[in-house]
Amino acid sequence: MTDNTLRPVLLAGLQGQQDQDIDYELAELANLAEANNLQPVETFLQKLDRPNPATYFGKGKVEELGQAVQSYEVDLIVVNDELSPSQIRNLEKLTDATVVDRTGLILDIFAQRAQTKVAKLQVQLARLQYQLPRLRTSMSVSLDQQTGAGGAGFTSRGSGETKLEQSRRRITSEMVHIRQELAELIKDEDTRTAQRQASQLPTVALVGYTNAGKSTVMNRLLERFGVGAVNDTTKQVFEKNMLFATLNTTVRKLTLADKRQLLLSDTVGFVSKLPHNLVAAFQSTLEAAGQADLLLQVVDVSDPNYQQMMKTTEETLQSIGVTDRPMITVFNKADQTDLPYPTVDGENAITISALDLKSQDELIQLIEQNIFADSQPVTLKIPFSENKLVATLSSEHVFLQEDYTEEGTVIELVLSPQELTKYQAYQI
Ligand SMILES: Nc1nc2c(ncn2[C@@H]2O[C@H](COP(=O)(O)OP(=O)(O)OP(=O)(O)O)[C@@H](O)[C@H]2O)c(=O)[nH]1
Ligand SMILES: [Mg+2]
Repeated sequence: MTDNTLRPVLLAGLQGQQDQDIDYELAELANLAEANNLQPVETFLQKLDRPNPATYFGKGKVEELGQAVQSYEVDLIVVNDELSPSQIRNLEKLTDATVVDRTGLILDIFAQRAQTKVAKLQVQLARLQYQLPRLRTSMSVSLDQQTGAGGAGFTSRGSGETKLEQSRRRITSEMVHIRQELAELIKDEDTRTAQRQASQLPTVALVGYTNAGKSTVMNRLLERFGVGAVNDTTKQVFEKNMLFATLNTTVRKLTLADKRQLLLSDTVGFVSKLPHNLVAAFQSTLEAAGQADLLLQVVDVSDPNYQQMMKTTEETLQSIGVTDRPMITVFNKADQTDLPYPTVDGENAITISALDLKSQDELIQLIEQNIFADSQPVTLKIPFSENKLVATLSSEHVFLQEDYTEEGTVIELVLSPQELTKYQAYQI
């Protein structure tokens, strides 16, 4: 690529543990860099069992990086790991370039993408948490600049530490404020979740690696089945060919051909080694998946690394405590491969192109089969005095039979176990 709006960078990483898939990690890192308008010009790898505590890389590799900074005329090195504050500081000194670690890179992308108030606050919280232990780094750099390297006497170090304390206090109190604000905003969301639960509709959550096509699946299903859902719930979500296009959770109602309804939620995508701070800050956003009756794991099957991406998704779900949800794997973007589609592979997997109508039909059928698997036909007798209930039921269900007797209306319809508990009193 010759786009000169992109800033050239070096990528660097360690090849350590045996089970590490370094090609996948580096492909990911390059994508993360590009999402930050950076253009990797060269990649440096070092085989090392354990990172050097002071400089992360070994001495020889650090020198090589320093030379590459000169010869490629770059001023930025991106490292494929989360580094300690002192490792960053030392590497910067020795290579004469700015060093950004993987976590910093991901945080920057999230910061660029955040649109909603909640997302902005969550990202800011994660960034402050990341900055807090790193304050000393920037502080000591500026101290060195003020006083000359190594020349910091007791007095100036003292005043520096006071400033450091001030910065710490400022950041800590900002974090407290953000947490409070988030708690308020999320309380509102919880109320809405509670309302949804009260409506007892089954919920399906889209999860998966970033850019797999989750939002596209959501939008295409909304176009077909969102009609008839309550007014503004038909609004589409943001889909785009970029990493982390979606940072918030959106829930929409779908109405199927037989009037049955379900809630579909779209949420933030995953990447490997998603920073802990970010996961913690986005916990409430990610919880949508934990509460769902069914997960749809969307996979970009046209990506050569799709299997690693599935592993990443499963690990991320585990790290947020989502382990026991029923899941359908949706192999998406089959139109970019030689795979036939749509093809249903048993109860729990389907190969589709989100852009293809037939795929959408097969997918929704598979969802229905899963989510309404426990539903069964029941017969209810509703007294005439409660005729309103008949109207309500008829707006949400197709009646298999409908009869008027002296004691009331007798209807046969398909109910889920939850619905059945609600209407048990009328069952005959
Ligand atoms: N060819 C093809 N492109 C697709 C398909 N599904 C999605 N895309 C494209 O893939 C890109 C990413 O789609 P999104 O729906 O935004 O992906 P996402 O999983 O929501 O991504 P994040 O929100 O970043 O996690 C977009 O450019 C889509 O148009 C598909 O089935 N075939
Ligand atoms: Mg999305």
